[in-house]
Amino acid sequence: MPDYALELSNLSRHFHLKNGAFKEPTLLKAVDGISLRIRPGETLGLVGESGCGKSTLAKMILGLLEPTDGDVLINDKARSASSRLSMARQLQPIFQDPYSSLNPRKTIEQIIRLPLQLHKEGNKESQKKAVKDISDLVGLPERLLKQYPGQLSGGQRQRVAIARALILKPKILVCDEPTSALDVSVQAQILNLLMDLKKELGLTYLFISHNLGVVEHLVDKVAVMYRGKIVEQGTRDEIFQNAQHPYTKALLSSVLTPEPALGLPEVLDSSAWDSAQAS
Ligand SMILES: Nc1ncnc2c1ncn2[C@@H]1O[C@H](COP(=O)(O)OP(=O)(O)OP(=O)(O)O)[C@@H](O)[C@H]1O
Repeated sequence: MPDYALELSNLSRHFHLKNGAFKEPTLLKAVDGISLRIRPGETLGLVGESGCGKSTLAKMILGLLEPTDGDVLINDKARSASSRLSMARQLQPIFQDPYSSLNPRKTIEQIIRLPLQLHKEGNKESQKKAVKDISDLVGLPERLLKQYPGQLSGGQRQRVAIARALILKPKILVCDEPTSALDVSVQAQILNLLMDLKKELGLTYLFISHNLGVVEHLVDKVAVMYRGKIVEQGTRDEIFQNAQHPYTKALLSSVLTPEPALGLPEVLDSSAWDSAQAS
């Protein structure tokens, strides 16, 4: 077993923002020298307000964005040293918005099956059986497999996204705000499902959220991100019962408001991930 399922070493991503034709571009340090380690089977919650750089970090882990500096190691190996296909078997994402992350013109069965086709795994019959098995595991009734995403509820769509992420049997999931687009009652069901799957399949999670309350019952450890840096990290108890950094304390008491100066972040969705795997 590797020492670390996921390791980020001094990871940075800077953007040069143009300020009109005659001014020098400004440098935005969206992610600035982040180091994190997650052991196999652990859940790390990465928490920070909107615009602090969480999705930029997730994109670098997934290989959708090149770091300006630093390394991403998956199962102790540099991700740049492995092919995209072999990486996709070890690590998969679950994205924020199940409304936009599923192709509306494909049936649920086609959507869940796609990674097996991209990876040329098995024949049509074995792929269909794998889709049925994983659908059972995530609580998707078989009758939904012939339907289209538009015919499903938000919670059902997120179960589809989870099934698609798990079909290649990866051990690491990067969950980027996986419940924030769902109704509160459905959020709890999906969080419970993720925790059940973790136990059953021995998964490792990086769980990204702007909401400390969401991660409280899920995580073993927490890293708090502010303006591209980790300002505090520790076990769940250390962070929730004895936070040291003023920003963590402020997050815990929910007194922060979004910072308009940081601009509008992009929503991370699955289309770039699907095409990256296919390339
Ligand atoms: N391609 C890009 N070009 C320029 N700036 C970018 C780019 N992508 C992100 N940024 C900026 O980097 C900062 C961090 O954005 P990011 O999307 O990572 O934040 P976030 O913490 O994920 O926010 P949210 O929780 O709202 O999704 C923001 O100021 C954003 O505007």
